[in-house]
Amino acid sequence: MLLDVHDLSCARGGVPVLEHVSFALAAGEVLVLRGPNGSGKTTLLRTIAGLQPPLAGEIRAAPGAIAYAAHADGLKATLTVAENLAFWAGIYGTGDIAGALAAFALEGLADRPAQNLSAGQKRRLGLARLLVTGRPVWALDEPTVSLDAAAVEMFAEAVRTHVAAGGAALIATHIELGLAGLTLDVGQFRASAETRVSDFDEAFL
Ligand SMILES: Nc1ncnc2c1ncn2[C@@H]1O[C@H](COP(=O)(O)OP(=O)(O)OP(=O)(O)O)[C@@H](O)[C@H]1O
Repeated sequence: MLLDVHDLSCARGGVPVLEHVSFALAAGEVLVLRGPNGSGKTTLLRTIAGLQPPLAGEIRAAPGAIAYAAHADGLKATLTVAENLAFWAGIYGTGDIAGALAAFALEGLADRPAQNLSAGQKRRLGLARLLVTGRPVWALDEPTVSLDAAAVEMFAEAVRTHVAAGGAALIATHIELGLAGLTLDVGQFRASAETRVSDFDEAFL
């Protein structure tokens, strides 16, 4: 298993959101997280990504296995598209950015500062960053926001290529991505208590 989540409970703002979540993700698998607004998909992904501690339960994954892409693209505004990817490739110790540029049709934008990209182009660059992490488990929160139909398909193809190469993906989304895989509705894990149980301060995460 690349990721094994066992009896996990997690909170947001100290208030329990989900409890007793268990699932596993093996190489080659895609798991789509579903659930209405506010049901806890982001909270679950943040906990799995290590941005906040679980209330209970276990998350088993190899150290450095998970690449997390949040709502924000996390781009360096004054660096160009190519410089952004090279920066992250350097952080993660991978080399080649050409494959990432090609996967999201960014070659023609390689020399443009990230701050001058459109919203969808920024999102494509944020997703291209996943390819230079070299990490096997992608944990993605609403990855297709701002993407047009062609870019959604680019993204889906990048996920297919990633899992075909032995990776795995956990994706919170409200849209149909056309990916073969399983679906997990987080609504079934809604926490029974809604009173504050933790003082963990997530303000700066
Ligand atoms: N910073 C925060 N502090 C306190 N509560 C929060 C915070 N962020 C989110 N929440 C609450 O936590 C609950 C779960 O939110 P979460 O973002 O995990 O849901 P979601 O399923 O990802 O929703 P969406 O589909 O709208 O993205 C919601 O009730 C939300 O209002």
